[in-house]
Amino acid sequence: MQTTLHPTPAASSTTTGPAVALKDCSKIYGSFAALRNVSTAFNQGSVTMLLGENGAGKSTLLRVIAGLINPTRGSVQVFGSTPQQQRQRMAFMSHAPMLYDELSAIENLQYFAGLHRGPGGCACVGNPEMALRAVGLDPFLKRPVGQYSQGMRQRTSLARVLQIDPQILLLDEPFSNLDVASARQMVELLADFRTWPVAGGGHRTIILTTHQAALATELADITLTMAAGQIISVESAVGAHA
Ligand SMILES: Nc1ncnc2c1ncn2[C@@H]1O[C@H](COP(=O)(O)OP(=O)(O)OP(=O)(O)O)[C@@H](O)[C@H]1O
Repeated sequence: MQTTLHPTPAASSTTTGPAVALKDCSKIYGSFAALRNVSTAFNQGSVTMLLGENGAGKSTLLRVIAGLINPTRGSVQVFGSTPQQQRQRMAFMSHAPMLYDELSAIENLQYFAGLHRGPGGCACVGNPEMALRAVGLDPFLKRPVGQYSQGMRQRTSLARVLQIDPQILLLDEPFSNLDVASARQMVELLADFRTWPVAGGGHRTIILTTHQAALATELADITLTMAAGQIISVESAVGAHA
């Protein structure tokens, strides 16, 4: 499926260099280092899988990239500027569903689209109907999402972030609580998403955390493994095109 959610091209979205670069990044809570001197880069157009045991620092790394938390030391750059300056081009899908159970899928998307505003205060809204169709859901389903299956809820969450047409998609455990068939469907949706053209040029970058590495191996170009707040291994998939 080839689609784009934005009708008009964004101004000069093509940038050279990596999509995301971290230099000596640490995140300290009290006396505990959740991230320790992490330096790495994520190429534009790449799909990276972050692996590691509970508490390894995967979510912290994603949240630092998303600009939801600031590193205690070191720097993070997104397209050469701060994550906050590039927030419009990024979407973060947390493992918590972040949906209002009593609203329908389209009402949820419309509500969150209203919250996603650019630095100038303009609503940066794609197309909620198209986003729901892209994840295989009927946009006119009236049922509240509280009555959806877990797989449908996860797809609604994905549509919620896809509707803003992100160039960088950050996903924290997108396969958790999904059965094998639903997880495979999620992988296919993400594989499809990375092929969507970007308004103004460029490629889509995906960084995801998971404990189910086998599910995402076909999708991922790079596998980063973390332990105790550090990246302990980097592996490229055979035939990676990043
Ligand atoms: N706000 C916080 N305050 C204190 N400690 C925190 C905070 N956020 C994270 N941590 C700690 O930092 C460490 C890394 O947490 P993080 O959530 O990044 O790990 P993770 O690899 O994503 O784990 P999981 O696979 O369980 O989600 C953990 O020990 C966690 O308790």
